[in-house]
Amino acid sequence: MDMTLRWFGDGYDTVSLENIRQIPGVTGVVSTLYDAQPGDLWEKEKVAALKARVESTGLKLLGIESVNIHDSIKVGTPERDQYIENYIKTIELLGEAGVKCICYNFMPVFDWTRSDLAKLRSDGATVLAYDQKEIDLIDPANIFESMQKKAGDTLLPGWEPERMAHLQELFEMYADVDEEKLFENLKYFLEAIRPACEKYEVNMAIHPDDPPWKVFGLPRIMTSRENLLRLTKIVDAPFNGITLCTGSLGSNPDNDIPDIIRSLEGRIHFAHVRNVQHNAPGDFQEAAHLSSDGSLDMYEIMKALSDIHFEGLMRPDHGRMIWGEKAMPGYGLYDRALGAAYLNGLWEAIKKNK
Ligand SMILES: O=C(O)[C@@H](O)[C@@H](O)[C@H](O)[C@H](O)CO
Ligand SMILES: [Fe+2]
Repeated sequence: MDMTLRWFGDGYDTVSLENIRQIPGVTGVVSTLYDAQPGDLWEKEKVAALKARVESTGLKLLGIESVNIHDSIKVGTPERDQYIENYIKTIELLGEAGVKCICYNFMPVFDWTRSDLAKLRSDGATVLAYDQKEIDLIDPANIFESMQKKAGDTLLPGWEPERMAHLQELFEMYADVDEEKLFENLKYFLEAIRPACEKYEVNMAIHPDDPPWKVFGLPRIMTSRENLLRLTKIVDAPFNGITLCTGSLGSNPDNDIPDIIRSLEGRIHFAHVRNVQHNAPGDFQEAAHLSSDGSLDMYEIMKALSDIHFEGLMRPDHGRMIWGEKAMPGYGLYDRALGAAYLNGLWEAIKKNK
């Protein structure tokens, strides 16, 4: 298992590679070309520059999070083939550069969604939070504005302003897309990229939907054990894998995370390990990684990953904002560093007591 941290790149991330390098047990980062738009063909030189920058600090570029998927591919419009062609070429140049894991998601229109990006806790820290009652009061046309206002001058992953400027059109694109259609389009995409992934040994790791249920009436499919298993079957090949995000799936208390992990042996290429606190149905908030700070049993989750001989990439996912840090919501240095150390501690104890 390689413990990593997500890094958004110079000029986008408030956290430096040099600081990440000093977190014990973190060997690399998962990063991205944060100015690339979904559907873009990535440039070889930019990938090489990113890799060189990361490696200049003694860290490794171990994965990309994310090469985002153009809405035409998710909706299944005729234009999708051009964007799939660009994706294939991007897979090839990443594979040639030695990057062997790509995280992506198939959520329509929005990436992860929250009603609050800085909910105050009794310990004075702030966290991301989601309350369906608040989301139901938001006009979807204004969700980007409200998210971005709370995010200050950081750019939220998956919420590209260029795309959000066409929100009405995006909603219209998905008007006839239901869960079945989304699965069909995902299968079409995976079949098309399979040769490149297998030739360049690049694993695809789809991220679950966050939260794992319909938002603003838009279908979501990466939501449960059943649907994740279905994903592994629609193109039944090892490259077609999963980013097992414990916080995304875990925000639905019906999802038994250790059981989901054990049902996906060999298909989890990337693990986002974070805790979440269930307040009520459809109402959750994020937490420190420590089990007792939230509702998930992080020991049982790490034990399940060890039991399936998980050897992929791992990262602490969203953390609290603590010690007065100012950073992209969920992506501060301090609480993710605490998370990485905690997860490595659990992993060491589990491995030594096998
Ligand atoms: O847990 C989460 O929601 C995050 O990890 C996402 O921002 C994730 O990185 C993206 O959806 C992946 O494409
Ligand atoms: Fe995640």
